[in-house]
Amino acid sequence: MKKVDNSVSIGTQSLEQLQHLLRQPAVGQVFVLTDSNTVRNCYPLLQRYLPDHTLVEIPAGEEFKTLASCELVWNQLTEKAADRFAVLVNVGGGVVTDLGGFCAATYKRGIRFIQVPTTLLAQVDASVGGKTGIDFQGFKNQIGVFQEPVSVCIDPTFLATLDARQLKSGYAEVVKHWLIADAAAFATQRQEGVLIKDWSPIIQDSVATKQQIVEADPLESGLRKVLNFGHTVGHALESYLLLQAGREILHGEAVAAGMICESWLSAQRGLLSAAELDSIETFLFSVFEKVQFVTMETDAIAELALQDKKNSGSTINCTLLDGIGKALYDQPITVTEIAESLRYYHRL
Ligand SMILES: NC(=O)c1ccc[n+]([C@@H]2O[C@H](COP(=O)([O-])OP(=O)(O)OC[C@H]3O[C@@H](n4cnc5c(N)ncnc54)[C@H](O)[C@@H]3O)[C@@H](O)[C@H]2O)c1
Ligand SMILES: O=C(O)C(=O)C[C@@H](O)[C@H](O)[C@H](O)COP(=O)(O)O
Ligand SMILES: [Zn+2]
Repeated sequence: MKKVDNSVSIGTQSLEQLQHLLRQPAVGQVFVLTDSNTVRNCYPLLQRYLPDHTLVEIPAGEEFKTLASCELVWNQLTEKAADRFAVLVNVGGGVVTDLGGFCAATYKRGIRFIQVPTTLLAQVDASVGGKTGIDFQGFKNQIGVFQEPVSVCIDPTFLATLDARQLKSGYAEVVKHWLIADAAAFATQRQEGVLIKDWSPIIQDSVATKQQIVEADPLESGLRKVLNFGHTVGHALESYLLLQAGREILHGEAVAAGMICESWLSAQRGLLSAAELDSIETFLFSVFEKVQFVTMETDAIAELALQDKKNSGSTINCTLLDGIGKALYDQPITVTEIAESLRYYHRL
């Protein structure tokens, strides 16, 4: 198994680590942020490790990863006169860890925060690496800052209450880590699919892969962009469907579709063989349902990639695969090519 650095603790002992951290003399008031699901499913498992604290709750779901939810958090911190010794503990999926991290990083120009991720997606990806933020005007993570938490405490026990659809969504980011950095894992571990009983080794390997890349390029000026494989098209799809009531999809579902489109673009450029493209598609379609849209929508979806954070001016810089297990960042692609890749996906 790959090694993770000690800012991240994985396993049932991670909540004891949380308790230890919160007992340090420099810790002032403690605030615990949950959403309306994790307050029921996760907070009770955590309570005995927590000192006196203020509980803050936001509504669950991507549609609440907004400035209004931040205001709710900042209001509570302000009403309780939280000072710079306060610590915010974010208990939830990627929405809570992204939004809570952003609120903490900006309140009084920054208080410390600890991530307690409770979805597979947040345990293998969102809680690690210091990207925090919220959606704005329908665009994903449009407002945010890079800020590392004090610690990430990952207890896979939380996954027991997660439904299969959410589990699969997180699995998409695991597969992304294999496709960009670990061909051997893609070849062997995919046999198990999502029927895995013990997620700990998968979480550990994913976190280690991500940490290694983030350590080399924490602010995403170069190499870190490989972690965005599948997201140029994925975020465009997710943003497009997020604004249409009843058609919203989960982040991992969008990324899975995006990885197929971006693998096709890689194959179009001769970077991926037809056999490799086929193995990626076959595997992803064995786990994920096809995302539904009509061909008439492809241009409008593709246009949204013009807001991608990896772009320079009007050039869309995509991450493509250079064979399975290796990625190339800053590969210029056009809106037309993105629309073509969506039409390819639609035909599959
Ligand atoms: N910062 C990063 O590097 C990074 C990486 C990947 C994704 N993200 C972001 O993460 C978000 C997606 O995260 P997510 O998939 O965790 O979504 P989420 O936070 O919306 O959680 C999914 C659902 O599961 C519920 N839930 C959470 N833990 C649970 C548990 N243990 N049992 C039962 N229900 C539980 C939540 O209340 C929610 O309804 C997106 O906004 C995405 O942009 C960020
Ligand atoms: O950590 C990263 O870097 C990633 O790109 C991980 C992604 O899985 C994640 O969805 C991230 O939030 C996307 O960031 P963005 O900069 O494209 O908004
Ligand atoms: Zn992602």
